[in-house]
Amino acid sequence: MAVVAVLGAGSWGTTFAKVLSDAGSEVTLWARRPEVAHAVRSTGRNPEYLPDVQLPAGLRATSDHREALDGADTVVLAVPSQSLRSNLAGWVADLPPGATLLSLAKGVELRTLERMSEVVREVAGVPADQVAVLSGPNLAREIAVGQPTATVIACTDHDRAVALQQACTTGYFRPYTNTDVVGCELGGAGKNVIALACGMAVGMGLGGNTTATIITRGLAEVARLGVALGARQETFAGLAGLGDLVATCSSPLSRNRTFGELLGRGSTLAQAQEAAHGQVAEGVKTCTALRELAARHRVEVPITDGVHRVCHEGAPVSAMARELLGRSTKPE
Ligand SMILES: NC(=O)C1=CN([C@@H]2O[C@H](COP(=O)(O)OP(=O)(O)OC[C@H]3O[C@@H](n4cnc5c(N)ncnc54)[C@H](O)[C@@H]3O)[C@@H](O)[C@H]2O)C=CC1
Ligand SMILES: O=C(CO)COP(=O)(O)O
Repeated sequence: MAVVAVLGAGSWGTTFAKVLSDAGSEVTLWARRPEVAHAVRSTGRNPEYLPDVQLPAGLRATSDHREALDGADTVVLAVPSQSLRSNLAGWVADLPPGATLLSLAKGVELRTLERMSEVVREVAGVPADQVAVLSGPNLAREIAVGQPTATVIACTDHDRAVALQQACTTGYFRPYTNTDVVGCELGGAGKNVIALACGMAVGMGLGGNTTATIITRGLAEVARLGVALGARQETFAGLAGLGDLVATCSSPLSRNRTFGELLGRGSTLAQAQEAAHGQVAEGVKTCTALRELAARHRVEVPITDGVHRVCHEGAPVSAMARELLGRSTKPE
């Protein structure tokens, strides 16, 4: 049986802790705020993120990261991308030696332009084969109520990926393994940016043809950048690429799509941020990191560029649409 510490009790950390527990793993969930850990312990619910979901009786919760990490063979990192480095730096002295470090975050770090597995390797000082990532069409709320989905666990060490797969397979959650860590991470980070663009289109009142175009051309640009960074093209046709892109761009549950929709209806960035109630829309920062990464590798990412300009340069959404449609025509 896997002994797992899940560090981060937001929507996804709490839901994934439930999945692991339902799969028979021994799980301790760490929450930053003591009152959240206390509520999970005393009521079996996370009032902040999933108030109506009953968590498994065996799931433990604490606000002391040492208690969560004690004896763990697997450490799940479930905090937002831009805070992963600082959070992990606070935990690193207490990480059990040899434990697999699994990142759930979907983003690229600003300034360093590092993927999450790179941040984890650097901060924890562990080899690449000790670090895994999980990415796929995984809207937390649907999984929390037991709706079926699949995902990808990517690790350069296939045996570690298989151990993780066994630790979280349930009747409603089906993980596949993959060794293409770069592709899975780029798929997860990139789809949040494309979901912002889809949301903007929906907010402007545009229909299915437009969103299908954004999804398809969005996939093309994310895959183009991923391949330039060493990813395999096929990964982008899988769950961590197309799968997650379709789920996120189509679902009103997506925070990124919802954020984009507010911008498309004319809200300012600050208004959209306020409406998100502190929940993270990763694409807002990742668009800038991906755009810089693309420039460094001389890869064209026009949708990502447009999202960055709307979010951070004050460009109106209508100007972004005009610019994308005004680009020179070309073969597909
Ligand atoms: N919610 C979802 O459906 C899914 C989310 N993800 C990814 O998982 C990661 C975590 O997402 P969620 O759990 O949904 O986020 P969330 O916004 O619901 O929760 C974030 C958690 O991190 C904690 N945290 C620790 N340090 C923080 C800091 N400095 N700033 C902000 N929060 C901090 C918060 O207290 C909270 O427990 C993100 O990268 C997201 O893209 C991936 C798949 C599904
Ligand atoms: O990653 C997700 C689904 O796979 C969740 O997307 P949002 O962060 O946009 O809610």
